Amino acid sequence: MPYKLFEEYNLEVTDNLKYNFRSIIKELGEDPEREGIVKTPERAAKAMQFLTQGYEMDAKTILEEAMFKEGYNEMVVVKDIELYSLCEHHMLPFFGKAHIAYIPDGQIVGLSKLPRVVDVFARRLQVQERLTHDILECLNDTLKPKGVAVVIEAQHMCMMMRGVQKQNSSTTTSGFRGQFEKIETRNEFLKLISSDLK
Ligand SMILES: Nc1nc2c(ncn2[C@@H]2O[C@H](COP(=O)(O)OP(=O)(O)OP(=O)(O)O)[C@@H](O)[C@H]2O)c(=O)[nH]1
Ligand SMILES: [Zn+2]
Repeated sequence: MPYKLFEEYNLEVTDNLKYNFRSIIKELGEDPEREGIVKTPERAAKAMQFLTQGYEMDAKTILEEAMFKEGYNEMVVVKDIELYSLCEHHMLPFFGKAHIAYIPDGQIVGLSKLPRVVDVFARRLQVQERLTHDILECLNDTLKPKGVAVVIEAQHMCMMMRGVQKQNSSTTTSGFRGQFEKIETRNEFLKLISSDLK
């Protein structure tokens, strides 16, 4: 099951989070007993567990469940994978797109598993750089391809809603292994995804 069902929320964690969210709501100057808010601590507790469920998932296993022997040895690109993560400094969302490519070395992976791996690492407290690196290293170590590339373009709510309050800046991070360290291969990948990069 890729996402937790209602029944799967850990009761003890939900209760602890509920208690703490109630205090937060009160400290912020709201009445936690107000009709519209009385269930908010529980809703927030579940929302935060959903958004951080990646800690309990194993990306390597997800990939290994759908790896197939195949002689195809050209570049495979999956682009425009939407992602939602939480910045570890402010616990505010950052969101954007991931573009992934790999060059198989005897085995391919089910395409849907690439976005699943993105979610496993995105659904935690993260920085964009480590998110990029986590995805890259997981694919490299598990699939053992001839090369792998990850580009992430994201916007950070902590830079939009507060702090410097810049609405139009976006951050691009990238990582390359194996054949993508060669400039021609890297350029071919960047060209294939370029319509999505500003
Ligand atoms: N490198 C990196 N920085 C991030 C990411 N998400 C948020 N940040 C930054 O983390 C930094 C934390 O800096 P601090 O000075 O400790 O926090 P702050 O006073 O709230 O900073 P401001 O956002 O500038 O108000 C900020 O510059 C954020 O923009 C990320 O994914 N990668
Ligand atoms: Zn932040």
